[in-house]
Amino acid sequence: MKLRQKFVFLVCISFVLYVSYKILEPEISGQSLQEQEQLEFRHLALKHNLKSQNPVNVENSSTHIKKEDVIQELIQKYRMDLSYPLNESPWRIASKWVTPREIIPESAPELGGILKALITRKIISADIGHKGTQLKMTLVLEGGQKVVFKPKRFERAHVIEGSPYSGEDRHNGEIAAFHLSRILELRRTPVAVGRMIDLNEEIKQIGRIRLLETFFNRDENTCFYGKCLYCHGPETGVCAKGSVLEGTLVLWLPEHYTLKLHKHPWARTYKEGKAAKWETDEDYCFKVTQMDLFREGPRLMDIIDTAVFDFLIGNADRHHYETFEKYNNSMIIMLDNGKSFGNPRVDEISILAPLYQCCSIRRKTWLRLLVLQDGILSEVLEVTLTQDPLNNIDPILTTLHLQALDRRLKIILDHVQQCFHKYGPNKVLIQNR
Ligand SMILES: Nc1ncnc2c1ncn2[C@@H]1O[C@H](COP(=O)(O)OP(=O)(O)OP(=O)(O)O)[C@@H](O)[C@H]1O
Ligand SMILES: [Mn+2]
Repeated sequence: MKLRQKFVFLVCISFVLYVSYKILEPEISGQSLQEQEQLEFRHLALKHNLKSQNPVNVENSSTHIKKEDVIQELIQKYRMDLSYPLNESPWRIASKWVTPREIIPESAPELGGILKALITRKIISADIGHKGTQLKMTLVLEGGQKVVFKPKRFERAHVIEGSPYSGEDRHNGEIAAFHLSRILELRRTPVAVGRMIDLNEEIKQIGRIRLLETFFNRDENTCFYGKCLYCHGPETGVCAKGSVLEGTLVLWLPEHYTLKLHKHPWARTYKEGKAAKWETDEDYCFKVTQMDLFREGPRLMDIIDTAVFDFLIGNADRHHYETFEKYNNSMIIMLDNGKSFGNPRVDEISILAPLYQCCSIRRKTWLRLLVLQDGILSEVLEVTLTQDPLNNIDPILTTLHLQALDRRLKIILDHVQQCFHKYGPNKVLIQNR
């Protein structure tokens, strides 16, 4: 070929390649998106078609996705296979999962196998609970794994009245909170699963004396009152049915991640008639953002994520929070969710104060909430919870609590929307903190 012909030939080939690339471009760039982002894109498209609360700048809205398909996709994603085979110790796997920013990874098929180990492994030692105000036990399971056992204190339909932080811990709340944190893609909550424990068969032989000293019987049932700030003897104890006690096991975090306790800037005073600074100061969030800990880095956005999470579950008791001591960028560990799902009829709006006072939220969190609106959240969570062993005895959450989640989700989105009106989405949605 002559040089000129070669040149024309090359130009033609380049043109064809360019045109093909342009045609295929959406697919190609779509493929390079993370699986998570793809899902988000598709769900945004779904929302757009449903014409409900419209996210800003929706792209790809030509895709038609049915709400039912999204639900099925999410149910599939969060499904746990309890017979999933593990090729090393369940405790090793779970320990290796933990990073300064998450407790379990997005894709964790081994979770089913780990839950299975939690509910079947022999209890090799039992002691009073570690710190805190609530009755619990610290157990060690075969293979050396420490877990917290939070006993059942209420029937599922029991409604806690009174102050937003009233009542003893709800063991089922810990389970629901763990799965909710996965569905929100926050994953900062330790693994939790329901287990029935035979106090006579599984605890009495191996328990520490200081725990067993608190055991007693009431009407043929085995009971114990443990040691904690609010543990005052048999009147504050809990009783098994016969000797079998229902409760939640919470997997202990790896010991090499030492915890650091911080006072929560939006803590309550816990004194009736005495308001905290954040309750009266219009400019409170601005003042928080001037503090070293919150000026930069992820901490303030973590506080807001946690507020979203706590508002959904109805936990008004996060007076302190814990982080991993050795890491500046540590997540806020969403630990201790026992004070949740107390009253399905009350939406305790003050829990959301960090969000509406700062008028900001992580873009990623907000996108997730959009995906889950219009009843998707409750449906996905309800099905996910059926895989917990306790759900066979009694659904982990009553319908009223599931409905409350959808209602509260909408309230959160309404608040974000109000912030958009005030400051514009670009100021409100935070991308890189
Ligand atoms: N899964 C866990 N991994 C590591 N440490 C934990 C775990 N669960 C609890 N702890 C530690 O034990 C402390 C007490 O646990 P928790 O907060 O659940 O008890 P509580 O009685 O509800 O406490 P409070 O009355 O302060 O709310 C926590 O602050 C934390 O330091
Ligand atoms: Mn607590």
